[in-house]
Amino acid sequence: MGIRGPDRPAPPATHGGTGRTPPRPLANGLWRGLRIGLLGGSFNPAHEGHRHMSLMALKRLGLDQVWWLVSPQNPLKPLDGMGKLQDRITRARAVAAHPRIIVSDIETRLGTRFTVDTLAALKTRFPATRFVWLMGADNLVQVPRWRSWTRIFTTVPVAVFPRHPYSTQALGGKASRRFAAMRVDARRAPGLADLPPPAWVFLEAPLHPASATAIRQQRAAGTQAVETR
Ligand SMILES: Nc1ncnc2c1ncn2[C@@H]1O[C@H](COP(=O)(O)OP(=O)(O)OP(=O)(O)O)[C@@H](O)[C@H]1O
Ligand SMILES: O=C(O)c1ccc[n+]([C@@H]2O[C@H](COP(=O)([O-])O)[C@@H](O)[C@H]2O)c1
Repeated sequence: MGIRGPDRPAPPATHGGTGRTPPRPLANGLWRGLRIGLLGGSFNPAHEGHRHMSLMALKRLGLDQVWWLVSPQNPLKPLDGMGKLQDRITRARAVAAHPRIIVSDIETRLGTRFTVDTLAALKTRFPATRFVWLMGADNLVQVPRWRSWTRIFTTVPVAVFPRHPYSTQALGGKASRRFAAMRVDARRAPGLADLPPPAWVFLEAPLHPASATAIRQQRAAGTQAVETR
């Protein structure tokens, strides 16, 4: 369907000033040591909140790229009301509009629906890449309902971004308590990608109010919604 994902991660646009080992090219065209944030989502539709947290992730976690993994279908969300994958990807590309934010249909091509499976497949496919799972505080609240959720935390480092009104609930929730000893101080966020999992950080970052639910509700109400900003 004309959609290509990050089969071969591109070299980083910049990698100065972090004091860490920079990625280096391998003979097969891949790169060793690329640090890539994975933002899984329905993107139904993509909005400025996704872009905001991705830019924050690039900067605060010292990442080379962020991949938006546009989910074919969130296993916990109803089919009803889910936009077509192609439409969600097209919109995501328009919203992302950044050379280091890569919109991908790789879950469709891998045939994975559950995050734990996606991460396992990505690690197999890109053994030299350092992945970090990115999510908003709302997803830290509900992650204990995901398949084999503790394995997600033991597979890759995780970065959680504040989101109103979920942050307090998330920090007192099951996942936060379960991995309390592995929570890393936000000052160590630039090194998160290099830490062995489980390791996770809650980033103090400016909030962004955008929500796909609100956009869908505005669309349904036929209002002149300001959808992305
Ligand atoms: N404004 C935001 N602030 C912080 N995180 C966000 C924001 N919007 C989305 N996210 C995070 O981005 C990821 C993908 O989100 P998703 O595509 O489900 O958007 P959403 O706005 O949460 O959608 P919906 O309202 O349909 O649940 C999730 O981890 C979510 O927590
Ligand atoms: O693996 C699971 O059981 C699971 C359950 C719910 C959601 N997820 C993933 O969580 C990510 C965020 O989903 P969403 O719909 O909240 O944007 C997306 O990558 C989903 O595939 C994963």
